[in-house]
Amino acid sequence: MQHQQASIFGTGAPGLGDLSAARRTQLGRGAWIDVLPGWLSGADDVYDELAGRVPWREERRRMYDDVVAVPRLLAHYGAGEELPHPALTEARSALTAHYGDELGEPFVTAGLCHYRDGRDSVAWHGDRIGRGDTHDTMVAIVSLGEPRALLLRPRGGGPATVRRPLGHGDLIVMGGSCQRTWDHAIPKTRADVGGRISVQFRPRGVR
Ligand SMILES: O=C(O)CCC(=O)C(=O)O
Ligand SMILES: [Fe+2]
Repeated sequence: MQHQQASIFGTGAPGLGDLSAARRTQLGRGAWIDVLPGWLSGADDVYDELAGRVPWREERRRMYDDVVAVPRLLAHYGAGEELPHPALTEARSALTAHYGDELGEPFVTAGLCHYRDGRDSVAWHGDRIGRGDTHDTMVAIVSLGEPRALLLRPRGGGPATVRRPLGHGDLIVMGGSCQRTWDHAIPKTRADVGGRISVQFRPRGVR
């Protein structure tokens, strides 16, 4: 597998950087994002093991009278389930140690998405199935593999107002009211990109 950044910090044993180096941007409406490029180093093997070993499934979504495939592969690890790589367990602990006081609870679950190429994507949405619809919360995303852009815009439409390219090992945390007052998306790209895996850590009851 080849990553643009592999020669910089992809190889070697996985390691986590210092979360206090994350930079916060206030988006408005009580929403913020923290970004820390290259938080997880040595991520090449983590990517390969997740791509090969996670029981990926296609998401089926009913639309009108059809069941259509949502273009990406998914896996979900709920409370008490062992995560598929020890680096993810360490990442979750480090996130809870750093953000736990502000969040008021630990990060518990992990959702994994596999974007196989530039045609895979996720449409505009907020993580509002659970408490994120009514309460401030945090969703912390570790991005592995090929770079893809995460777009954000205030809920309710309009053009994207924030664009954050996420590369191999990068961290982004969406916090405050971000899930209920802003939407986010990973758009398709015509660029010739390979696979990307996104790992989203969330507190209990946030989906
Ligand atoms: O791929 C990503 O980093 C974002 C995924 C996402 O927003 C979601 O699954 O809710
Ligand atoms: Fe999301």
